[in-house]
Order: sequence, then C-alpha cells, then structure tokens
Amino acid sequence: MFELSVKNDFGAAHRIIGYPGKCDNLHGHNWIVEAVVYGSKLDELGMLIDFKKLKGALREIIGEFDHHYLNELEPFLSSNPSAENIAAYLYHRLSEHENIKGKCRVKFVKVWETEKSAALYYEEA
Ligand SMILES: Nc1nc2c(c(=O)[nH]1)N=C([C@H](O)[C@H](O)COP(=O)(O)OP(=O)(O)OP(=O)(O)O)CN2
Ligand SMILES: [Zn+2]
Repeated sequence: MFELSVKNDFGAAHRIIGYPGKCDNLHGHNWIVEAVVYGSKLDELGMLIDFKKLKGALREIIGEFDHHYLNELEPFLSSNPSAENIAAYLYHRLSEHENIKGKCRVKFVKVWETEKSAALYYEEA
C-alpha cells in the first residue's frame, strides 16, 4: 500500500455560533489542511496519483473558502465551520473529485486551526 500526503492553506473568517466565549465573535484563521490518500496500484510512471493532481484538487476546493466568510457558504449554512466540520467536508469533496476518484482513496483530512489545534476526519475503510 502507498500513502501520499499534500498540504495547503487558506485564510478566512468564521464564527462558532453558540460558542460560550469569544469564538462566537467574527474572527479569522489561516487554516492549514493536510490530505492523505492511499492505494496499491501505481501507474506506468510509478505514481499512485501525480502530486500535481492531488495538490490541484485540494487547491481547487479550498480556493472556494479562501478570503470568504465561511458561515455564509453553503456547506456551513446549517452547521458551524468548526475544524471538525471543515475536515469532514473536505474529506467528502476530495473523495468525489475527478482527479482522485478511481485512482486512490482519501485516508484522512487534517485541518489545523492554529499551530496548536487540529481536527482530523476519516471513515472506516
Ligand atoms: N473542537 C474544536 N474546538 C474549538 C474550535 C473548533 O473548530 N473545534 N474552534 C474554536 C474557535 O474557532 C477559536 O477561534 C479557536 O481559536 P484558538 O486560537 O484555539 O483560541 P484561543 O486563542 O483562545 O487559544 P488559546 O491558546 O487557548 O488562547 C474554539 N474551539
Ligand atoms: Zn475560530
């Protein structure tokens, strides 16, 4: 089995609505996102998936978040943009992305909200 990992980041604003403290206020983070995929079949170039394609898929999806107010975006209209919910959303979007589907599977997505705090989402294989 092979595992590949890519990282990228985005800056955005959010609120954790109902949070009993300052995180209910509008504020921002530079979120760092790591996506790990796995699979056993290499292509004729000896690659599970070209890093360029994996990075491209992640860049495309988190580009929808960059410099936005996350609470106003469709994925977070009915659930807070917590690190957990962001990680789960990115996991599902990446799993369905044309660059990835059929080539490898997403193992997990990890989202750092600060350098000290991160949430990781995965599903049973
Ligand atoms: N499990 C989670 N807990 C919290 C989340 C989250 O997404 N998942 N989010 C927040 C807020 O977004 C908050 O902005 C977190 O910021 P943070 O820098 O951690 O808060 P502090 O600056 O107060 O950190 P300290 O190091 O404790 O000063 C909150 N919780
Ligand atoms: Zn926050």
